[in-house]
This record gives sequence, C-alpha cells and structure tokens, in this order.
Amino acid sequence: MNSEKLSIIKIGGNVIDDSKILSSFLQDFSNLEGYKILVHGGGKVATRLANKLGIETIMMDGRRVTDKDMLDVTVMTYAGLCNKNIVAKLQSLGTLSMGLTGADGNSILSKKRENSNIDYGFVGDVISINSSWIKSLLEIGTTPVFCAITHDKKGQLLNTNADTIAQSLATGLAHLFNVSLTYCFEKRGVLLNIDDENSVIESLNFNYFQELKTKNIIHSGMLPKLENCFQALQLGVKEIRIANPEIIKNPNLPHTYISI
Ligand SMILES: Nc1ncnc2c1ncn2[C@@H]1O[C@H](COP(=O)(O)OP(=O)(O)O)[C@@H](O)[C@H]1O
Ligand SMILES: CC(=O)N[C@@H](CCC(=O)OP(=O)(O)O)C(=O)O
Repeated sequence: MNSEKLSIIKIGGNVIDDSKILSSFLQDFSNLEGYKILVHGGGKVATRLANKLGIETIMMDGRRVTDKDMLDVTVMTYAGLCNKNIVAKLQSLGTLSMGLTGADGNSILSKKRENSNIDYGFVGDVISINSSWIKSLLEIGTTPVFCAITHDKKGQLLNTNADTIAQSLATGLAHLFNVSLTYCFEKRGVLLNIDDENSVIESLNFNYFQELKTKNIIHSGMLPKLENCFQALQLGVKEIRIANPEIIKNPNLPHTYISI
C-alpha cells in the first residue's frame, strides 16, 4: 500500500446550487494539499430542469427513478452544466482539473439495476473503477472531477447516486492510497434533530445508525449516504466524515465521524 494520502470530497446538490457556498468551497478545495478527487451531485438542479421541461421527478429511498427522458436531463445537468461549471471555476483557481463521467477513460463501470422491487430505470450500480488510470491522472498532477453518470460498456449511460460514486472511488483506490472520504452538505453533519444545527452526532457507528433509522431520525438522502459510508469502511477506507463544506478549511469544526 502506498502511504500517500488521497482526499476524496463529495459535494451535494444544495452546495452546488448556492454560488456563494460553491465558490468558497472550491477555493478551499483548491488550497487543499496532496492528491485529491472531487465528486459532485446536482440532484436539485436536475429536478428543477426536469420541472421546467414538464418531466416529473420520482425519488424512492433517496434515489431517482430514471426513465429515458430523465436520463437525458441528468446527463445534461450532471455531465454538462454542473461538471463543466465546476471545472471552469477550478481552472480559474489554478487547479488543473478534468471533468469526467464514468464513461471517460472507462473510469466507472456500472450495471443497470435489476432485482429491485422498484424499477429504477436507467440507474447504474457500480461494478468497478479503472483505478490504475485514475492513479495515473493524479500522478501527472490532474485533479479528477467526477459527476453522477456512469456507463455499462455497452454504450448505455446510467444515472448513479453521487454518494455511491464517491464511495466506489474511495474503496477502489484504497489499495493504492491512504484514502479519506468527506461528504459535504448544507448541514454540519448528521443531526439528532434535523432543525437544530447544534445537535450534530459526533460519532456514528452501524448499530446507532440502525437505531436512528428505525426512529426515523435519519431518513431520505441521508440513508444512501450512510449506507455508502459503512460499505466504504468495510472495504478499507480509513477515514470518513459527514460535514459542512467549511470543514475543508477548518477540520476542527463539529462534524460526524463514521466508524464501524
Ligand atoms: N438526521 C439527519 N441529519 C441531517 N440530515 C438529514 C438527516 N436525516 C435526513 N436528512 C436529510 O438528508 C439530506 C442530505 O441528503 P442528500 O440531499 O442526498 O445530500 P446531498 O446534498 O449530499 O445530495 C439533508 O438535506 C436532510 O434533509
Ligand atoms: C440514482 C440517483 O439517485 N442519482 C442521483 C445523482 C445525483 C446526486 O446524487 O445528486 P446529489 O448528491 O445532489 O443528491 C440523482 O439523480 O439525484
């Protein structure tokens, strides 16, 4: 194992949607030393665009049901609008970055979801990542910026939850780097009371997660996020945090540390 540190940071739709928060985050991300990868969602932006086009949004357990029309919306939004805006801003900050879908460099291979009670449509579950290619990008000084689109290597693009993309990259690179994974969103961390920013759960393990899920204290988009965290820990990722984007600049701010 290479002891070199790799920081994988994921930002969600609410961060991307607020230009002030996004700019401030990208400045901090640019200042971050060492190997790094940015993963972004953009669910909120896709929902808004779909709405403008008269396409209904259906979310099940925090995941988007993606028919052909919705797939087009998500590809345009995530791989186009969001990804290219972020990459352009990073270039302006002096970070040599490259925007990628999973099809680019065959970097993230996935499989259309089957065997689910719900027909999610064109939603992909990650099978593998092209870790050696991603490593070489990092080694030539490039910062990859991944969006939430993958492919099946048969010519089909698939919509994949951005939290899962971050987790798959983290686990797929854990044999090559000392990986830390940070999920940034609009709140300070996982909260005991969603309306109280001061109720951050500082440490969350799997049993406590199950308890809070049963009590509906953790729900919606937080469910796939945490499921991804526990999977990543089992597969060798060393450090996982859920936090506000401010954590990048100030690691001592309250946040949620995930453990098995
Ligand atoms: N206990 C909780 N603490 C914090 N957020 C929670 C909790 N339970 C549910 N959530 C919801 O999860 C959302 C984060 O998930 P999601 O929207 O998928 O994140 P992202 O912005 O990273 O895409 C929060 O905006 C919040 O509405
Ligand atoms: C299958 C699935 O749910 N894909 C997500 C991908 C984007 C995403 O994850 O965006 P956030 O991080 O902003 O939520 C979606 O289309 O909403």
